Amino acid sequence: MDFEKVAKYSALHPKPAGLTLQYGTAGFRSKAEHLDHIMYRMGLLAVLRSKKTKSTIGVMVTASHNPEEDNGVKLVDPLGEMLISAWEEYATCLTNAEEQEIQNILTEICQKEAVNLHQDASIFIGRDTRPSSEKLSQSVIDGVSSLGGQYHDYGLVTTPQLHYMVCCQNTQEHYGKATVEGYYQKLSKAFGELTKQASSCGDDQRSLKIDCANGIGALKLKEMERYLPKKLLIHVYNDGIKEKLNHLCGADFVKVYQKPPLGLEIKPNERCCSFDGDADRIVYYYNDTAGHFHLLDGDKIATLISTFIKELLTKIGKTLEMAVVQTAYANGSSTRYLEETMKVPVHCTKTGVKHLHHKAQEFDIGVYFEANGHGTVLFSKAAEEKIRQLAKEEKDNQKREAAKMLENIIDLINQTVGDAISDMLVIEAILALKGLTVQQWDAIYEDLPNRQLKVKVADRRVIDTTAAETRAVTPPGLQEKIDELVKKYRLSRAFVRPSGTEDVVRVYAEADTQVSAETICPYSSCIV
Ligand SMILES: CC(=O)N[C@H]1[C@@H](OP(=O)(O)O)O[C@H](CO)[C@@H](O)[C@@H]1O
Ligand SMILES: [Mg+2]
Repeated sequence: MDFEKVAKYSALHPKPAGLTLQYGTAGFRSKAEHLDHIMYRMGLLAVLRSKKTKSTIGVMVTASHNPEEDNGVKLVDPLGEMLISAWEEYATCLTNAEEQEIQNILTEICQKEAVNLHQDASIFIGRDTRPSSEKLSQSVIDGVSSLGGQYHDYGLVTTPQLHYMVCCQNTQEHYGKATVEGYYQKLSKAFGELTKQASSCGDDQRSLKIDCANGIGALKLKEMERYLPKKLLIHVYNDGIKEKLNHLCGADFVKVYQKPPLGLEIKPNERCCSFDGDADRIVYYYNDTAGHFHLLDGDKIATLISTFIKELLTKIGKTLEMAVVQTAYANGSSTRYLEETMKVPVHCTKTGVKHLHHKAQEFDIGVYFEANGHGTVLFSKAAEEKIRQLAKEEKDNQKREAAKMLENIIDLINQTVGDAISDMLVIEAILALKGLTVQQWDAIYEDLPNRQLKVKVADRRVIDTTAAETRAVTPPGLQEKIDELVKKYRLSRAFVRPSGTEDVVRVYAEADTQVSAETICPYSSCIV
């Protein structure tokens, strides 16, 4: 390691005194002006991770749905997954170190992980549209270069595009071409094939209004449009030309406030969706003729996709084990519907995509979605091979066609991570094939009324949880109080947990009526 170079460059990316940050649910996030040294150091760490795994590693500069003034960074592991937890700790340690300690920490990581320093390192870098992102990604490049790593700067890309390209590169392009164009081509082809059998429908049914949160999703959708078959008429809103990123719009805003975004006029029954700031989340919605807003969140998406896949599995007559993975934020109605009506096993993990992703990997087909709209479908290698073989060789026409549809779903879904563009295309294809309107999709089950709150407390770490974050173990007495309160309402459930991305405690409650859910929710926050 050329420590002289590292020391020289570290001094150009100084750490603000007294600042400590943690690699949280989605990497580091903070005000953009606090992040320069972190970007540099994540460049260094990415080089070590690349040498350790002998693979290309991704570095994405984004703070997703956070305000425009914030920024963040996360590392992408070889198959496009989130960074493994042991290295999250190294990331935290390296980030919080004083400048003169950097050399020791890097050496320690190399020793612990038996990193071969002679191994080449390759890093893929991407960034979102925040004004601060370009300079910050330059700092990542400084980090990579000062440890002698090679890099490819993809510039402006969605988070899932970067994950996708890392996976393509490390599978010798078995997963696809490691370019943005390759991504458009693969997805558009699969979408075209999949929707071939959909009966043609009127412009109303083909139209989709998309709120892009004034972020990267707008740019990338516009680029992709020319690859997509004309069966889908997309209309992009909140494209970032006039308004601020995530301001009163985007998937997070729509989900949390349960209302439409600014900048998008909705006519009754029009199908609309919102991406978040880095286009890895999506939620759908519409206004009914009475003007009532209806949200179709990650739970409704998981239900739609798993219903469709289950029907195809029945048609091909093969026993492939499918499960749905959710978090505690999943609406109780969705879990009940999946388990009791659809007879699909449901598993609950802690919040954060990496937890859901790992659980979903245990099944032949694992559908995972956070209620906020982040999710995807994972197919095991064996399941994928079986499906592709049936699609090619099966003699029975109906079975072969069903296998082909599954094969196209495999190619259309971004298996590396939740992807708003890819999820949108999967949903649009399913709606077209099943001839479902957004209202019919919504009517599959009725959400239990719910409320989510953020509460500022002096130290959110006083709350520790268990049972996939559904129960608080500390501070003493808190869970008992919640239990007592929840008992008073029908179909009710509530929990509190410290956020992994913001300095707040999150409170969630659901019950048989909105009034009950809202009564529990502020009350629970008083207990906190
Ligand atoms: C309730 C909620 O929506 N939590 C979000 C949020 O995590 P918190 O740890 O709750 O702050 O950001 C994560 C990263 O984007 C996302 O994975 C997660 O679902
Ligand atoms: Mg995001």
